[in-house]
Amino acid sequence: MSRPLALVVDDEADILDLIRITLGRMNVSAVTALTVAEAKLQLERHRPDLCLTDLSLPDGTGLDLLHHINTHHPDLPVAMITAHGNMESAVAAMKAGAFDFVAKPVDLSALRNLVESALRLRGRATPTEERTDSEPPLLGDSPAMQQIRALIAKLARTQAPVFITGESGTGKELAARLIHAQGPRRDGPFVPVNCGAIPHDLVESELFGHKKGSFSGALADKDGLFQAAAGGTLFLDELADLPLPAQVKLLRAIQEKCVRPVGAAREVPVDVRIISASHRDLAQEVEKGRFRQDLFYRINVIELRLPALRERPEDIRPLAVHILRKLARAASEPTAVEPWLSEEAGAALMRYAFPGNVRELENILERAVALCEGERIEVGDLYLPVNERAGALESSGAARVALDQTHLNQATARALGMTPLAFRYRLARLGIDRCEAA
Ligand SMILES: Nc1ncnc2c1ncn2[C@@H]1O[C@H](COP(=O)(O)OP(=O)(O)OP(=O)(O)O)[C@@H](O)[C@H]1O
Repeated sequence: MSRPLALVVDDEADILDLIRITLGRMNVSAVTALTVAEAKLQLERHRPDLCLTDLSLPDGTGLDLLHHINTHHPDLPVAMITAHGNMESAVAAMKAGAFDFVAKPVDLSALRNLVESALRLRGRATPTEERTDSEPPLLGDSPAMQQIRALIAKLARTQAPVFITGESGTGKELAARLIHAQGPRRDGPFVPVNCGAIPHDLVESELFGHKKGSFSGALADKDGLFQAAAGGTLFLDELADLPLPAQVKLLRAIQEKCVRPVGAAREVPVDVRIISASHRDLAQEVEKGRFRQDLFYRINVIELRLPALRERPEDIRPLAVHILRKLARAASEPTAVEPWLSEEAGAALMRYAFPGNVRELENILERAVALCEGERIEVGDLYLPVNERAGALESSGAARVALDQTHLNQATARALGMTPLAFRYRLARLGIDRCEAA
């Protein structure tokens, strides 16, 4: 591959020199420009692979140049050089489509990480829906889901922090995985963290690591999840549950791109993209004083909202077909026939509110497959809660029995090392319709 070329735009000649020398050491050539006008000419002349631009330029701003590039060279990654501590402009640049930012004085290791990420985008498809083999697809043909997939493809090409909102089970983690898998960090790790599941007194050590002896129980130096995600993506799920002291440290990690392990004297640089999610309204948490406003502002650079399943009922059937296919494939029986929904069962699903969203649909179908006679799933096999509220199932006697039976079948299947579907087929073949508790 030919030597990559960067366009560097800054009105300070010594900064241009410093960046050019650093890029040269990375085997990256550079052309430079002192103004927006000059930069536009250089773009036409050299077709660079990456643009680094200062925010304030004599004849305009870096944002003007960014808009120009977004329109005329949409595949070109642009990183903004911002004044130290000016996160507002870094956030504004990323909202406007900048790939990343680097603060002055330019930290060379941060610059190196940034350039490497940007160059990994070279030759990649334009922001369209790019399929990845390793991740399951985010299904749904509703206009909302089509928009979300297009947005994910775009977000994959930036380093901007993304905040994913949506009710439980709407696919927030799946979306985060896709942003990672379609972007330049795809070969790095994707590290999911449930912030609510970490005991409060261990949050900082889990996230940032610790030095030996920094607290009782710290028997050796240990890397944190930030270090584990180096070169990749850290997915902070249930971010609203992060205690306030850890929020301060997280803010610093995002701003300065470095972390200080508990008990360490020095900070260490980390190259991590942050994607976070919460099913709670974070703005409300800020109002109640439970979440820091400055952190909210920084992690929420771009918000991706996943709609509830009941807001897009046209997605229910295709999702159901996909899930049933997946269940059939997971059955170890080679003869397993794909179960299918009767007309009435499909219609009943369309009417149901799915408080637990896609995850609930998965559970309903797995249970139905375990309970139905033959391959056709009838309304009765779905055991949809009558009053459409989560937990209503518990109050229905018939459903309770069915649920107990399902659990029994599932437990027996597990004990036999079979999937529930395979187990049910085996029972059906033996002419047994249920498994009795001993
Ligand atoms: N659009 C979709 N297409 C295919 N599968 C989906 C879709 N949305 C969700 N799923 C599936 O539903 C399940 C729940 O998704 P996921 O864990 O991503 O939800 P979540 O919003 O992160 O949930 P929680 O808030 O409870 O953590 C997963 O098995 C996921 O694969």
